[in-house]
Amino acid sequence: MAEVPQQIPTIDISAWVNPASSAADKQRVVDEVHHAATTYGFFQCAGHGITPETREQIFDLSKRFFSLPMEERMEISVKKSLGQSFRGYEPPFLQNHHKHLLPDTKETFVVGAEIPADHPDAGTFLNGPNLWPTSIPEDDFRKPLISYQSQMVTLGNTLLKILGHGLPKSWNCSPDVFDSLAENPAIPMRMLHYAAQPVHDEKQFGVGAHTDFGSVTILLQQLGTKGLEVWYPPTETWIPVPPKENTFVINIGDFVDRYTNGYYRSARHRVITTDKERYSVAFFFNGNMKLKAPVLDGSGGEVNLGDHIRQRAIATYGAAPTLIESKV
Ligand SMILES: O=C(O)CCC(=O)C(=O)O
Ligand SMILES: [Fe+2]
Repeated sequence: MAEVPQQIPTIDISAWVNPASSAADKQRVVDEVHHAATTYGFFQCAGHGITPETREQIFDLSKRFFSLPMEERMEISVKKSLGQSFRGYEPPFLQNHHKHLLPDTKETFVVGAEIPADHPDAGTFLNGPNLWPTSIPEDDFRKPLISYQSQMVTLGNTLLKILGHGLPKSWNCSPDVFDSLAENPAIPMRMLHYAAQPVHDEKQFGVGAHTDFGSVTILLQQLGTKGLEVWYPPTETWIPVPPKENTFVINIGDFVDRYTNGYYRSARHRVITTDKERYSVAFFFNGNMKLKAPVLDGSGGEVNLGDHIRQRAIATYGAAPTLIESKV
């Protein structure tokens, strides 16, 4: 039996981004990310270039949003977003990953790429204008969030480049193979708030066990909280993924898992409830929803990102009476 890992690896990617780094230092980053992505599907990422002030600010914004009166949050409910764009506030107990569990306790504010209402794609799945709370000035909320979003896109691109360089040479694909996936990507970002759950119910999770749908997820966790755990199949154990100063949790999503025929692992994870409230921000770099491409190892078959994401969303929201069910 394999040894039970106590934690997932921490990888400093700064050598990859620094133009002055040696080829050997860059290769070390590729190797470490390759090991984490093939073994755990998860790692803690340091050296990403996003400042501690930005990280703090995002939590301040999140706390400000979730402190708005429920009535005001519901004014920008996801149900009011254009067509299937899926933006705005989602109250707790909406998403259910397993029929035998209660729905997730999390509440969410979803921000995506800004697609104006008169854009030809507006209202199609995940495309459309964001919804913003009217009582918080734009400079204090919308602008810093959009700035954070663009930093997340840059980091997502960097991670896909590193992952592209880590693919087996025998596949004969270019290290830039993920460039078309990264083009014009769907990028739903979920600001998450988990209320304290003083009474433990074994059927209740912050987020029930699931895999992420897209390509790469970049998660910011509030320091001093706990809850996130990742499943490690060789030992059949849940590894806790505690928040770490100045790191983001990175995980591979289902699409990259399928695209690489399981080479990079999309690992199951969950958020357990605790008696303390918790904030986190999950940035889902889903990718180019129009991408259709052959599976990279040449084993045959094709992947279609848009179809894949839509099916996964229906599967997990289908149990609750939500817009996905009514609009798709
Ligand atoms: O809040 C977290 O730590 C993780 C959330 C998550 O896994 C998700 O939203 O997909
Ligand atoms: Fe997740």
